[in-house]
Order: sequence, then C-alpha cells, then structure tokens
Amino acid sequence: MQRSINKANTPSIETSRIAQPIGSPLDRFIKNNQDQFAYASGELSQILRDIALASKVVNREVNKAGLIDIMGAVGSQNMAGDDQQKLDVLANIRFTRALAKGGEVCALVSEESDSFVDLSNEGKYVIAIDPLDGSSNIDVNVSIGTIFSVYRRKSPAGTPIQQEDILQRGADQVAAGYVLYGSSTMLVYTTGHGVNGFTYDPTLGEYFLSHPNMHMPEDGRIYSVNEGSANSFSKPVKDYIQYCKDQKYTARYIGSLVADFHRNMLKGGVYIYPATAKDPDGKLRLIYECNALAFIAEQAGGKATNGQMRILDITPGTLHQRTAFYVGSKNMVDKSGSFS
Ligand SMILES: O=P(O)(O)OC[C@H]1O[C@](O)(COP(=O)(O)O)[C@@H](O)[C@@H]1O
Ligand SMILES: [Mg+2]
Ligand SMILES: [Mg+2]
Repeated sequence: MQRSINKANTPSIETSRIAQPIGSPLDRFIKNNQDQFAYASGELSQILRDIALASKVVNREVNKAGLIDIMGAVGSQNMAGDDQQKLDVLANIRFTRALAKGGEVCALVSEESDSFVDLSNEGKYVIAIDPLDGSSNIDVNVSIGTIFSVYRRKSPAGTPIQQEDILQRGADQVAAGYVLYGSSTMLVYTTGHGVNGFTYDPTLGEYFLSHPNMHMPEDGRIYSVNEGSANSFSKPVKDYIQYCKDQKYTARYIGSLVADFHRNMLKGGVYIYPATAKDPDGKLRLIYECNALAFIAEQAGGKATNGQMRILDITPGTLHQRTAFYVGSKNMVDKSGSFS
C-alpha cells in the first residue's frame, strides 16, 4: 500500500482514514493513524505523545498559577526583546526536557532560546516551539497556549545540525499543533491528514477526541486585530478594518494568538497582525508561531498569508524572523488581501 508523504505543501484535506468515535483517547488515535505517516516508524507518534505529556505538566502549573510562585517576569529578555515570564521559562524547560528524553528530536528551535538547542543524538526530527503563547495574559487568568511544528531533518541523522535542518519552509512541516489552556485544555494537531482536537480530562489525566476533522468555515463575521496600533497600519489594512465595521462584523481580540485563532477556526473569522510602526515586519514569529497555525488553517480549509504570499512558502532567513500574519476563513483572508 503506497504511504502518502502528506507534507504541508499539499493543501488537500484528506481526513483521517480511520474514523474515530468522539471520546477516543489520544494515544489510541495516534496509534490508529500512525500508518498515514510516510515514516511510520513510531517516532512521530512518540513526539506527539511527548508534547502531550509536557502540556499536561504545564497545564497543571497554569491552573494553579495564582497559588504558586510562577506569576510575573524572571528579569531577563528573550531574543524578541520580550520580558520572559516565569511561565515562559518553565514551559520551555518542560517541553525541552520531554522532547530531549524521547530521543527522536535532534534539534529544538524555541522562542525562549536565542539559538537552536542541539540535542546531539540520532534523532531525525526538528521541533520549533512557542512554549507559552499569550504571555501578556498569564497573570490575568486569560487563555494562553503552546504552539509547535515538527520537521524532518534534511541532513543525515547523527551528523552536525545544518542551517537547512533549522530554517525550513512551513510547507515542509510533517506535523503541527497547539495546546490551548483555556476554560478547558485542548490539544489540536495535524499531520497533513486533516485537523483533530482533543480535550483534556484532568480527572483521568488524558486527552480525548472531542473535535474530529475540524473545518474552518470559508466565511465568518469575526475580525481579530489589535486596533490600539491602528494609527500605524497601512491604508489597505485600515480600509479592510473599515470594511469589517461596515459589514457589522464582531470585533474579538484576546491578545493570545492561539486563543484568537482557535475561536475563529470554530466560528469563522480572520486574525490579522499586520506590519506596524513598532513592528515593521509584523510582530509574530514565522518559524514557531505562524507556520504551525498556517498548516492547521489550510488543513481545516482556511488560509494564511503575510498579506502578499502564502505563509507556508516563505523560506526563513533567521530563527526569530517576524512576519505580518493574516489567517482564518479563506474568503475573509482573500478579502483582507484585496485592498492592497
Ligand atoms: O499585545 P499585542 O501587540 O496585540 O500582541 C499580542 C500577540 O502577541 C503574542 O502574545 C505573542 O506571543 P508570545 O506571548 O508567545 O510572545 C500573541 O500571542 C498575541 O496574539
Ligand atoms: Mg507566541
Ligand atoms: Mg511565547
């Protein structure tokens, strides 16, 4: 039987071949869908399990953030110049440790690490991760998340990590996902065969299938943009926002990318983080924020651009490279681009 190499570059929406009943445990879902991967040797499945495990630990910390000393900043800044929050650092440690232990991952690109982390092993996979997304919302008990992308290394396993292994186009992702620490905690991911969402049951300590084959409505009535920076938006962006208002769309902006994206995926909507005077290349990071959500959006029938081109076709030049980001319902992203 021909195994399909369904990387992010083939925007077909081949849903999971084996229909799983709502409530299937994540482990069983991964196992039953493992044969879809071209490299179905269990490594990618193990990586997904390791990420799920680390997210359970982070979830436990997030849920009691007010009670334990993990609120506030640690006093250092990351490459992006953001003040690192204690939970940023803690989440980075938890995911790095879990992925290092598994042995399948040879290198890790993280928002919280200036350069890539070489795990110096025979691993064949490279992970890009935003360990804690929505840091400005940690201390105010608003939904936050984790974003991850999985790539296959290009250079031979066991040899020194090369630039080509780290700076890969989003189109080369073999899997991507996010964890949303909200009123409930969810893990949503794709391996290029549709998008599935799992809800965490803390009493059983397990994720269960709750949102099979997620589809993003082609149209919606929600727009998400930080209008506080509107004065420095370009005219096409201002015109599109005015268009949304003229259409009496609803404005919703949580300020946590994962949470804004998730809502718009379920209800139909568009999230825009354009270039601004403060961030002339946009604020969000291509490798560990936008590529993963662009892969999920496309696999769910949505779209993601930088205003000009498909996010997944951008070849990154640097680890913490920023990009303007337009993501969500296909027709709304198209409309947002029609004003330029
Ligand atoms: O406060 P702003 O400028 O609207 O930016 C909010 C955006 O920045 C982010 O917080 C950046 O992510 P991090 O929290 O991981 O640095 C996004 O989650 C969010 O969408
Ligand atoms: Mg982020
Ligand atoms: Mg972050």
